[in-house]
Amino acid sequence: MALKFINKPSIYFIMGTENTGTRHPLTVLKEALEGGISHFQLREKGQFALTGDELKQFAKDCQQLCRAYGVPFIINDDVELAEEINADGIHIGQEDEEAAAVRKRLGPDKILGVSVHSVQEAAEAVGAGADYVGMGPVFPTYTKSDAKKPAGLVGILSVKSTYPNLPVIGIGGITPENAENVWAAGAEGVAVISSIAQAEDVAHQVKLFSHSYKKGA
Ligand SMILES: Cc1ncsc1CCOP(=O)(O)O
Ligand SMILES: C=C1C=NC(C(F)(F)F)=NC1=N
Ligand SMILES: [Mg+2]
Repeated sequence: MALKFINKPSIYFIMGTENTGTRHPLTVLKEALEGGISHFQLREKGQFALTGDELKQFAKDCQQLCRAYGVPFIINDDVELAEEINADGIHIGQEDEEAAAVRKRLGPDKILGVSVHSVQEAAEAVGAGADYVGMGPVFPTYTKSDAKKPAGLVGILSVKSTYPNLPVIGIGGITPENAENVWAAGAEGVAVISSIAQAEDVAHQVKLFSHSYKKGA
């Protein structure tokens, strides 16, 4: 089911229960799927993050929705949960479990994404068998409190020029207005949390991201 590689243009929605304000997260996810997101990542963080059986049930509910739309369901950080519910993939950061060890645990058919901030880290991710790398924050973001300073587009440009075949996902402060810069830098996808999760009309907002990708960008 999972599309092993990230096909351009990927609208990669990322969300946790803390990102949808007063709206129910599953309603927001359903609307984002209706709008045509190509990938979904469950990233459950923050003071009131779900844990244990509640998190497992919520993850299963998200997974079920994604399956109905044929969209890969990826879990952030939590390798145990990803294995337990047979998610389509996992996304890990530099401070999480070693990418090579995670790839070994998941096997070759799951999607493995790694956050990187340099060509060196991208090289390590490639060596570990990553299917894509996330680079950011590209623009200022208020969603991740400990985000590094905006790397701008230079990070994407440098990784794409060194590893033209490695799918790169830009992340951090991306909106339909600035997304075309991310495409122009060569990214295969844009990862978005608040611009979609907090939109008035979620499905419409996703469509705006798709329109921001002009053929041949
Ligand atoms: C998880 C993460 N990693 C770098 S920036 C960021 C947050 C992106 O959230 P938003 O799309 O709301 O800026
Ligand atoms: C910190 C992150 C960086 N990049 C990505 C992705 F968009 F999936 F590549 N996800 C994250 N959680
Ligand atoms: Mg992490």
